[in-house]
Amino acid sequence: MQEKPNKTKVLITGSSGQLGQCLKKIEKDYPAFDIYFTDSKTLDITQKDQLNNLLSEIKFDYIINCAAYTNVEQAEKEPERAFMVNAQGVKNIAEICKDHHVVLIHISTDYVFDGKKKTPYTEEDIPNPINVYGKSKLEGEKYIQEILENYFIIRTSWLYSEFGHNFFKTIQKKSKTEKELTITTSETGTPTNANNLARFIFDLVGLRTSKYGIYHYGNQGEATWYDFAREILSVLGKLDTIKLKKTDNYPTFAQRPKFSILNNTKIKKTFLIHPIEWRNSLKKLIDDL
Ligand SMILES: NC(=O)C1=CN([C@@H]2O[C@H](COP(=O)(O)OP(=O)(O)OC[C@H]3O[C@@H](n4cnc5c(N)ncnc54)[C@H](OP(=O)(O)O)[C@@H]3O)[C@@H](O)[C@H]2O)C=CC1
Ligand SMILES: Cc1cn([C@H]2C[C@H](O)[C@@H](COP(=O)(O)OP(=O)(O)O[C@H]3O[C@@H](C)C(=O)[C@@H](O)[C@H]3O)O2)c(=O)[nH]c1=O
Repeated sequence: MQEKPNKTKVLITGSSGQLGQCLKKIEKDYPAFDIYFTDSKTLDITQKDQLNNLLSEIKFDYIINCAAYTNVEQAEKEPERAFMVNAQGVKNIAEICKDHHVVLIHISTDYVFDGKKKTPYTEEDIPNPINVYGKSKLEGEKYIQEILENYFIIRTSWLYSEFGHNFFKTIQKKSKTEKELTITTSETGTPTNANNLARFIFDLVGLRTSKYGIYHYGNQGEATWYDFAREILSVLGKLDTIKLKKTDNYPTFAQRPKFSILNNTKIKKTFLIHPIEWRNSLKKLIDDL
């Protein structure tokens, strides 16, 4: 790889996933960065020697870890794979960051919480995951906190975008083939546009700040998955043609937190940002499609 001197060198792992593609989309807006996009084929985070070889070759300033095992249902059936990527893989990255003095920006999830709270979760609340995916993500967070000082763990929720697999795309696809959709009202959270998160992450790199720690990032507001589906269909102009039914008993393998709204006061105050309301962000995404 050809290094460009005087630029902030950023390594992105898992970049063919949803968030990675959102970052790629806005790469051109950050000409001061020299960004290396890697994916599971070019850099497997579970293989520490691969990380070591790359970091020995190039002096990175930041690693943005977008690599993760994110299939919440499948994780219940193959927990070892989820832990291999979300815990062991993250441990590898943390150790490499320590050895090579690289700042780590890692993405975590609202699913580290058990959902028993009635008010939005702050960074001080104690995680207590109730599914394998959440447990594996929490173990990854813990490794980072044990190994590193210079890290950002950004917990976010219900990511969606035009890329990858996500609830927005599932509903969009189903709206083309189904006459009726049944959606759960049992879980409340905040749909977050991954494009908004991607911009925040690159802005954070640009700040070169040392205000390290755990932060909660999400769009503003709250919704059940039913509310989210209804809004998607409404903005797509499909509410008249599809029957939308509520359920409080949608069958799944994995348990999910009933309430997982993240309080984003800390990130707003620290970095003076104003995340937009989830409905407005969804509308903008669909308008721009
Ligand atoms: N999606 C969501 O709703 C939310 C996601 N998050 C977190 O945000 C982050 C980004 O999520 P998102 O982009 O949506 O997830 P995706 O599943 O879309 O992307 C994850 C990427 O990681 C890659 N990957 C898996 N295993 C490895 C490995 N061993 N080495 C390198 N790459 C690997 C996958 O590649 P391949 O497909 O080839 O295996 C995939 O491209 C994750 O940390 C996730 O936990 C947090 C809250 C909500
Ligand atoms: C497709 C579908 C899902 N559901 C339910 C199932 C589940 O309870 C809820 C959400 O469904 P999904 O499986 O699409 O979403 P899920 O994979 O649980 O999404 C989570 O992904 C991980 C990666 C995260 O980190 C979380 O923040 C969150 O975004 O909606 C319905 O009720 N009807 C439907 O038609």
